[in-house]
Amino acid sequence: MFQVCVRAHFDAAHFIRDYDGDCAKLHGHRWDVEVCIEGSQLNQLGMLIDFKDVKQSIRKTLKLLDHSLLNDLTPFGINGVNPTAENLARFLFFEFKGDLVLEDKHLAWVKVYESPDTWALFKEDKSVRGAL
Ligand SMILES: Nc1nc2c(c(=O)[nH]1)N=C([C@H](O)[C@H](O)COP(=O)(O)OP(=O)(O)OP(=O)(O)O)CN2
Ligand SMILES: [Zn+2]
Repeated sequence: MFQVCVRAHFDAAHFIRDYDGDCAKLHGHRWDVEVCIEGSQLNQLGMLIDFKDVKQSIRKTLKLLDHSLLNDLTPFGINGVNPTAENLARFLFFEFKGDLVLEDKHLAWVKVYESPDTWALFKEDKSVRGAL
């Protein structure tokens, strides 16, 4: 089994609603995002998937978030979920999943770093993925 991963980033502001502390105040991060595709079949070039194709696909989505206030965007709006690293990782996972044509491989996980030392990872429950 291979995993092919790409890292990209965007800059955006956020605040955590109802948080007891400074994170409830408006502040910004450089959000690093890692995306991993998993599969076992390499193509004739010896690639699971071209890094270029993954980069192209994820940059499109990250561009929409770049220099935004995440709290203004769906699904992080006033009645939505808080823009935490966890919720961003889940949101990006399903955005990328809808955009990447993967055939005999699948999106394994998405990791979102709020800082070099703090990150959250989202991956789909295997039993759910198998049922789709
Ligand atoms: N599980 C999570 N915990 C926290 C999140 C999150 O998304 N998921 N987010 C925050 C805040 O956004 C905050 O910006 C980060 O907090 P913190 O790591 O405390 O940032 P500091 O730069 O202040 O870190 P120090 O090491 O204390 O300087 C909080 N928690
Ligand atoms: Zn923050």
